[in-house]
Amino acid sequence: MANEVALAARGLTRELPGPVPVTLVRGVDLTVAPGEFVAITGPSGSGKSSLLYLLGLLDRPTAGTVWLAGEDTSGLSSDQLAERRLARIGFVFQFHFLLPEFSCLANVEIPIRRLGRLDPAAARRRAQGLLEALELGEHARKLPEQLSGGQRQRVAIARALANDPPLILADEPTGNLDSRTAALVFATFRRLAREEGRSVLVVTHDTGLADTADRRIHLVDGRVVGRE
Ligand SMILES: Nc1ncnc2c1ncn2[C@@H]1O[C@H](COP(=O)(O)OP(=O)(O)OP(=O)(O)O)[C@@H](O)[C@H]1O
Repeated sequence: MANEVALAARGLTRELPGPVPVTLVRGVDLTVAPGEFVAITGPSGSGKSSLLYLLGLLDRPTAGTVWLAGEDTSGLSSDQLAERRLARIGFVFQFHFLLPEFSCLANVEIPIRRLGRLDPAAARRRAQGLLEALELGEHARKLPEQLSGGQRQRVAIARALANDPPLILADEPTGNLDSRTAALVFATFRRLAREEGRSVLVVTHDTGLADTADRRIHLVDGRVVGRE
């Protein structure tokens, strides 16, 4: 698969075994180019989060394949998947999952240090620069609890960008935010796609926000039933 495809899935399926097997995701085909901003919509329980977890290599499909930057991920070990996630994918969740006892700066710096490509001083400079780009420079030394919900979510976005990932996956990132702040967070994602060429996939219930994406994928019962 060519490298200009950032992310692709074919026949992606996730079944949960058990006395009554449950199919979370059914035969999803998907191709996302660099710089594309895609919204994933669908009713509650339609499999949006499950699909995002498969695409983010946080869960393995029971059938089908995910290619990340042209690489078939099906044969990778758990350690290899973890390495791909750390280096190539930025995650943003509804709850920010910032480490409460660390400053915002440290929260962004930690994944940079984990990847180990930059020395400590350069890692700190990069973390500070990411916070400044999201207009959070003056809050770098604060604890997450000292920030508003929208600011915390922007710190989480800065953290997702720590290792300069070509792919950003966000699961209901605006679920806890008021509509104005939610629109700002979506504007940030749009900028990351348009200006920085990253591929951004965002799960959202908010159809108004979803309409601001380049494309929309609609799921019902784990299947793609609509694309725009
Ligand atoms: N580990 C699990 N065991 C049993 N059922 C599960 C499990 N994980 C998810 N499900 C069920 O699978 C379906 C899909 O869940 P998923 O969270 O992917 O949907 P969603 O579209 O993201 O929902 P929401 O919008 O409410 O977050 C739901 O019916 C959910 O209850």
